Amino acid sequence: EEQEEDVLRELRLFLRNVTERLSLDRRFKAFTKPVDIEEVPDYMLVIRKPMDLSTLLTNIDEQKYVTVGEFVSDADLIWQNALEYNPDSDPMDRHIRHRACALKDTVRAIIRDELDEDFERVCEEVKESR
Ligand SMILES: O=C(C1CCC1)N1C[C@@H]2C[C@H]3C[C@@H](O)[C@@H](O)[C@]2(C1)O3
Repeated sequence: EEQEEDVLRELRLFLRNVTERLSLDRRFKAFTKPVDIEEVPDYMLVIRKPMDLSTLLTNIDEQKYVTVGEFVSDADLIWQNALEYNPDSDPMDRHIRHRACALKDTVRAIIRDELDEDFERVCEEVKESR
């Protein structure tokens, strides 16, 4: 339906705006591109579902997300993977985990402050109707 496509178009605009703002934040630079498998050969053995901000943007454009909830689930993989792969007490790991926690809190704060509950409910209705 045309109205459904209008809702999904507005969803993609919102999700692109959120993702681009995260990508511009200097704290989140390490999350902007996939972990380099040349640099980290065992990464795929440890992390089953890699995710990063550029891949989120590609997914949005490929119309993978019909609700904000689906987007947040993938966005959460970014910081969850970082906490899982970088658990040690050394300063590098602690620095990465601090940024991972900042990413988690920032995503939640943006959604809380900027997502209209009624809009997300309409997206859920579209999803159930498919
Ligand atoms: O988990 C990550 C990224 C940081 C957030 C996502 N990496 C795993 C490697 C361990 C650590 C140091 C470098 O070896 C660098 O390659 C990585 C990249 O950081």
